[in-house]
Amino acid sequence: MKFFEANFDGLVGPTHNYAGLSIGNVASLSNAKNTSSPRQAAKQGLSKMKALHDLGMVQGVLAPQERPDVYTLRRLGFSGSDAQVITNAAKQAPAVFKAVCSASSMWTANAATISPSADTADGKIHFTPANLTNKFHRSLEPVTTGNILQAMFRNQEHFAHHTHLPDNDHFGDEGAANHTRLCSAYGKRGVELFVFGRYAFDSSKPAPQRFPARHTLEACEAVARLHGLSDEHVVYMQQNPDVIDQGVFHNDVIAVGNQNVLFYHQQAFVDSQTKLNELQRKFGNDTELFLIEVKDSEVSVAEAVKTYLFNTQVISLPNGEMAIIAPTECQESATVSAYLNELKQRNTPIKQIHYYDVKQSMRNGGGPACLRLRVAMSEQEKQAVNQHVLMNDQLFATLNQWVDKHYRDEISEADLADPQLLQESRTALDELTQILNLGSVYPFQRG
Ligand SMILES: NCCC[C@H](NC(=O)CCC(=O)O)C(=O)O
Repeated sequence: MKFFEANFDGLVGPTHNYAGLSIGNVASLSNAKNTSSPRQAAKQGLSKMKALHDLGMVQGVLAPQERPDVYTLRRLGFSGSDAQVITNAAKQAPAVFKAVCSASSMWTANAATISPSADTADGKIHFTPANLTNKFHRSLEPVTTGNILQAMFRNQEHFAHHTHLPDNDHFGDEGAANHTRLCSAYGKRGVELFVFGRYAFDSSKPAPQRFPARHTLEACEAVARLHGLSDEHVVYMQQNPDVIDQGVFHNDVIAVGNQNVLFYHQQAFVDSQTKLNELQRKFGNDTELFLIEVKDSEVSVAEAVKTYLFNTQVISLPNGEMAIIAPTECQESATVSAYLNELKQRNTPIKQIHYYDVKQSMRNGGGPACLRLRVAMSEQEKQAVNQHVLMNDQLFATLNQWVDKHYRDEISEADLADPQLLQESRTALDELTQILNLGSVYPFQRG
């Protein structure tokens, strides 16, 4: 049977803005208060999806969320009509208000952790939405994310959905941004590599000093249990706390893997050699495992954070070669583009580099890899997916028209307080659920 990896990219929502909400995420903080362009952002994302589709990849779309989140504002004591809730919150609690306006669900690498059927005890694909507890604006996502994933992967014979982990920093879970699956082929049992930032119940262990570690070991272990993974095929690695303090807020800012390739920075992990030996042992020797380590002397951590060299997608093309999907920031850096040009000449599976402009997302700290959720699947499992969410020429055209019809060209901080923006968003999302055949996934549709 044919197996492959599908990428489900987050469609940028109509309220895309720069609010400086993510301490520890350098780009988010440095672009705070800049004017954003939701229309351009959505189109940049759609172009990347179409480009991967045109490269012969299976590409899907993950719908954005309803914002501003007036339900959360009501829980926080604002009342009256939706317009009054928005106006009062914007005036009385501007910081809270900005957070409930974020379009952060676009970074679907944080939507959930996925284990494909070859790895799980019951032979189903398992989904656990990430609770994203560390950032208030992101902690609003998991319930609707779960609704959307269930509407995309409905078939219970093939897909198993779990509730997100308990909403507490002890079980802080950032999803697939901290999860990499290595395998000899997509349909073969793989090794699932879970990366965490800190130990929740042991303060004697290393932890960052300056910026938060969002994800805990205990969250990783819980997801591995829920998904029915075997210990012999799981590796837990701690992220180097020093790099978290340098702005590496997720592992996918410093490492990325695909099949038998792990591409990572020398400083990415604690106890790197021992853990990589464990990874090699669990991976086995039937297929060569390429551990491509980038040295400090080749690319510094600061340059990696600036260019998002590791927030690239490493994909397996239909011809068997691997390609790196990189943001144009990598091309603009003399050091990083020289490194990548040299890498494709080496004896590794990576043979192509493609650059795409996702600047609207990059300004909030989200590169190509942040924008996608990977699901390895078989042809049969693909048939069980809601076919309306899969990219093709028609859907690309329809979604571009939908963006043109509903999205604003620009959003500044003051625009967020316009109650009309909520109406525009709801109208857009209602239409989108019809295009993608999702049913009623949003609170405003559920009454
Ligand atoms: N995987 C990339 C995630 C980026 C995301 N940025 C944000 O939420 C920034 C939003 C803002 O500042 O407006 C985050 O930090 O979780």
